[in-house]
Amino acid sequence: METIQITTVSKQYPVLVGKKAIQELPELITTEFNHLNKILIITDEKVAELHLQTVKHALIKTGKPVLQHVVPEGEHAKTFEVFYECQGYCLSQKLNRKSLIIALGGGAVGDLAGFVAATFMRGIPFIQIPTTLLAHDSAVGGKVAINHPLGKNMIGAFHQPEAVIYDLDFLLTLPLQELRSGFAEVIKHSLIADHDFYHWLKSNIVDLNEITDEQFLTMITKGIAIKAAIVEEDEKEMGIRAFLNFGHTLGHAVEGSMGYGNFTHGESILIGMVYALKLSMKKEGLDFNLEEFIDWVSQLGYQITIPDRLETAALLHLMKTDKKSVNEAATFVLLNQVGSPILKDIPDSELIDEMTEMK
Ligand SMILES: O=C(O)C(=O)C[C@@H](O)[C@H](O)[C@H](O)COP(=O)(O)O
Repeated sequence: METIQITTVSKQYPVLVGKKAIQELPELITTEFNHLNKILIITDEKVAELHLQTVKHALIKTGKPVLQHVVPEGEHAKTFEVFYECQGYCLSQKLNRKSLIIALGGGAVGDLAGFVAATFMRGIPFIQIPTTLLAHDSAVGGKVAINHPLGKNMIGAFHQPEAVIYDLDFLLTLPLQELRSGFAEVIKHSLIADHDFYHWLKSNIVDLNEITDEQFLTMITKGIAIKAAIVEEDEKEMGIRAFLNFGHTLGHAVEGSMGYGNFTHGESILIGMVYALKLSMKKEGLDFNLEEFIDWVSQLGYQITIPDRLETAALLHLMKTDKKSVNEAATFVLLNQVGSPILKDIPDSELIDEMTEMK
């Protein structure tokens, strides 16, 4: 079992990563949260089928009453309606400030349940139990949110979890498309922070169906350590935390415009990363073998072109209304070297030209 300690201004908490990590949950609750009166597990339909019983079984040892609330799968959970329904459930079941929420699922459930915890009675504690590779990113760092039709994650908060328990056995049931989604965030972490890790990934991960337990452990702990270092320095995204948005400016625009659920988060940000790499080569002189990168990710099954049916003008508008963009121009995370990101405003004309090339 690996333990990574996260220390932010607002909270210190452990991230436990390993096979059977879920068995650590009862002890964590009885030692740190023995005053709790109730535990609510928020999970989605699919994860409830696969892993809810395992988690409930582990919680028996705590002797605490355990409730469950099941929400729709994926980004369909991150709507105002589902959020409001969760708040109603918490009120009707008389949760209060001595209650704990557990987010059991992928990034979407973590974002939703975390936002419910951040806002219910002005904030109650929550624990993240990620069940996807993608959530190695989203479960750590305290960004919690729901979507608005006008933009992804536009309504949210910074609310750190009390702990993250990452049981690698939960990853065994992941479909290939989900693995692909999560692996894109692993690639992102390597590109923004660690040249050697990027080369390790490129030489070792050539088939997403063949990742060994040891490789999962390496890439998840490295990814989390990279994220932890950034979040510890800049919890509320006043500066360098925005680097974690590499590939997300176009990526979020593609994901939202395709209709949530049609194209996964990771598949969308992979397209956004190719775009940001091209811009980085043109504008920052990034020395990068893009052809080799494209061959590698295509072999892993990623699409690298912007879907034809998406209009350039609509994508441009979404990029300019991204949270990072505070001026007229769209703000991008670019690389001047692998492992060395910067923020840059890019004029519309250059963004349009590059999108046209990538169609
Ligand atoms: O934690 C962060 O900070 C990130 O930016 C992580 C992203 O990878 C995350 O997936 C998310 O999409 C954040 O986007 P944001 O636009 O809501 O900041």
